[in-house]
Amino acid sequence: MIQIENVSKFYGIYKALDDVSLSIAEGEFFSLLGPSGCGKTTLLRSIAGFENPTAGEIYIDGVPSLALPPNKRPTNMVFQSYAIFPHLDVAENVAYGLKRLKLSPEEEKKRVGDALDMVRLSGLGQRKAHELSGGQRQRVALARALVMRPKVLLLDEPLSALDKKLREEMQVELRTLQKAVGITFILVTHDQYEALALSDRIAVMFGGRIAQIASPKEIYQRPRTRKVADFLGGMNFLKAKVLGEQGNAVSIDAARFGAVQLEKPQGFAASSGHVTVGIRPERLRLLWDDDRAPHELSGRIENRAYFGEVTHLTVGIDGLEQPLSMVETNNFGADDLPIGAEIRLAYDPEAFVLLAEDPPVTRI
Ligand SMILES: Nc1ncnc2c1ncn2[C@@H]1O[C@H](COP(=O)(O)OP(=O)(O)OP(=O)(O)O)[C@@H](O)[C@H]1O
Repeated sequence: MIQIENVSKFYGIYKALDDVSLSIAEGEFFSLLGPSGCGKTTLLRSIAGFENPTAGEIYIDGVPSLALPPNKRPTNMVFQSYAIFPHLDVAENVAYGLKRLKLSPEEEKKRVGDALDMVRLSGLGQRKAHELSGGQRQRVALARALVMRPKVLLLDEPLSALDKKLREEMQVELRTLQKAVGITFILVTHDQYEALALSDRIAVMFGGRIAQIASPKEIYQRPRTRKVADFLGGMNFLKAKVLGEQGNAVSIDAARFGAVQLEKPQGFAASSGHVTVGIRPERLRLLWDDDRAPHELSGRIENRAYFGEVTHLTVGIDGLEQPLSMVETNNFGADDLPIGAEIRLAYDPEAFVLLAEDPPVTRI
C-alpha cells in the first residue's frame, strides 16, 4: 500500500530524514517509533503531503505521490490536538470534510452515522465539542478522518493528550477499530508500549534513519542494536568475549554467565573479539528456598523499587562490572526482600541477544 524509496529531507543543511526506505502492506497497523526529533513526524507528513522530501519517492497504492497535494492522496490524518471545530456539533464536525464531495443529504447522513458507529459515538451527534470528554473528542477526530474512507489513516501521536487510563482504553479501541475497518494505519509515537501493543510491525527510528523494522515481539526480543534494545525497554548489557563462530552462530564468554551460543544478527562483525550482549530484566528469575535451575547465579540485592504489580530489583553479582536489573511480579514476596539480602537467580542462556554496533549519527 505504501512504498517509501530512498526518501531524504533536508531543512537547510539539517538532515531530518536520511535515505529512508520501507514498505507497508494493505491493512497493516504500522508504527513509527523513536525519540523526539528522530524524524518520525516528518516521514508521516511526507506520506500525507504536508511535507516535501528533498529526494526519493513515495508510492501510495502504486501511485508515485510526491507531486500530489494532500487532498489528491488516498490518505487522511488524525492530529495530536483534536482539531475539531468548537462551534459545530459532533455530526457537523464529522460531516465537514464530506461537503466537497457533494453527496446527497441521505448519503452524507449515512456516512456520518456509520463513522459515529465505528467510534462508538452514535447518539452523541448533537453534542458540542465542550460537552465531550477528551476521549470522546479524540473519537470525533477519528470519525472525521474515517468518514472520508481513506485507504491509509495517518495518526500523529493521537493519544498523547489523554491521561494514562484513558490512553490505555483508547489504545485497545484503536486496535479493535483498525481490525474492523481493515484500513492501513500508520501511527507515530514515542511510547514504546503503545507501539508494542498496537502494531503489526514497528519501525524504530534514530537520527533520521530506520534502525530496525520488525514485529513487536521480534523487535523487543531480538533488537538488532544496543540503542533499539534500550529504547524498547530495560536491558542488561554485558561485554562478552567471542570464543568462535560457526555459520550463523557465535559462541561467547559472557563473564559470570559462562559460555553461551547465540544467533548472529544481520550485519554482525566481531571485529575486536569483544561484543555486547543483552538480557531483559524479566528473563532473570528469583529462586526461592529449594528451587533449582540449570543456570543459576548468586547475588545481593542492592536496590529495590516497588511498582504495585511488580518490583524492580538491582542485584550485585561478584565478577560482573554492572549490577543486574530484574523485574519480579509481587506474588512471592520480592517486594519484601531487604536491601543486602543474598539471593539466587535463574537465567536462560537463550534469552541473551547479540547486539550489533549502532551506526554513528552523522546528521549535520
Ligand atoms: N520546518 C522545520 N525547519 C527546520 N527543522 C525542522 C522543521 N521541522 C522539523 N525539523 C527538525 O527535523 C527533525 C525531525 O523532526 P520531526 O518533527 O520529524 O521529529 P519527531 O521524531 O516527530 O519528533 P517529536 O516526537 O518531537 O515530534 C527535528 O530535529 C526537528 O527539529
